[in-house]
Amino acid sequence: MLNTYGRAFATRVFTPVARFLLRCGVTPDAVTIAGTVGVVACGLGLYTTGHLFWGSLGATLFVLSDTIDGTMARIRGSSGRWGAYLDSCLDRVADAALFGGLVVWFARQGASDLTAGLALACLVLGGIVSYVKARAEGLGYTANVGLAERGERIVAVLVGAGFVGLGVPLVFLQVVLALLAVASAVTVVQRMATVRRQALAAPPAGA
Ligand SMILES: CCCCCCCC/C=C\CCCCCCCC(=O)OC[C@H](COP(=O)(O)O[C@@H]1[C@H](O)[C@H](OP(=O)(O)O)[C@@H](O)[C@H](O)[C@H]1O)OC(=O)CCCCCCC/C=C\CCCCCCCC
Ligand SMILES: Nc1ccn([C@@H]2O[C@H](COP(=O)(O)O)[C@@H](O)[C@H]2O)c(=O)n1
Ligand SMILES: [Mg+2]
Ligand SMILES: [Mg+2]
Repeated sequence: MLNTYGRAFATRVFTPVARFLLRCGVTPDAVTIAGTVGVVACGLGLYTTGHLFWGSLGATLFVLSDTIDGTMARIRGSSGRWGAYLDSCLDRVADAALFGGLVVWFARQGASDLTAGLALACLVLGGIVSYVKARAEGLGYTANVGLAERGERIVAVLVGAGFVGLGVPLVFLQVVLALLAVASAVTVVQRMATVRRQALAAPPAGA
């Protein structure tokens, strides 16, 4: 849903920023890499030490760069397979740092095995959500569907952790993570069902 509606909005909002960065000589790849480094620093530096509000705030700013790099590439006409590959691979690194950061914090000083377990479930299921799409695309199918695509997963973890960092009871984050884990599992099934329909209708030549 965010991928459909949020992306158009984000493109409108961030096009001036993208144009400015291009005028300064910054490349889309540099933005992709810098954004990922920023998100990883927030996940591994702030979430793991229990600074959930600042981690969410910082990661929000850096994760938005993920909509800027593609906009920059499209403006300068350099969108390509390398950029798509770099963007998708580094998305997985950023996702792992955010959910992994929560796992580490709650398994240790945050002292909540339930929250750590839920964050771990979201980490693992989110990875499977991405894999089932990547594998489908590798076989020539599409799987751009699902309740919990990346945008939804990122907003859920940033809002859930951010509000708990502000003093909202921990149960809020637990409910958010539990719902996200279920939505991620549903997304895996939705994507696999989509691919199955395509495979049965028209198997790619040579498959
Ligand atoms: C303190 C609060 C500050 C809040 C500031 C908010 C400012 C908001 C301004 C604008 C809003 C912009 C909305 C952004 C909408 C995002 C659009 C979107 O979903 O884009 C999709 C994009 C993923 O696309 P990619 O093509 O780059 O990547 C693909 C993806 O990796 C696929 O993954 P899969 O689904 O399979 O798992 C891969 O399969 C595919 O290969 C790959 O190409 O997602 C993003 O770019 C992520 C951006 C997330 C946007 C976060 C917006 C944050 C807004 C609010 C958060 C509020 C946090 C509050 C914290 C503090 C609370 C006290
Ligand atoms: N360094 C980059 C990053 C992205 N791209 C292109 O943008 C597409 C992704 O768009 P987003 O709005 O989701 O960032 C990606 O598929 C590439 O075509 C790029 O060229 N270089
Ligand atoms: Mg991007
Ligand atoms: Mg991305």
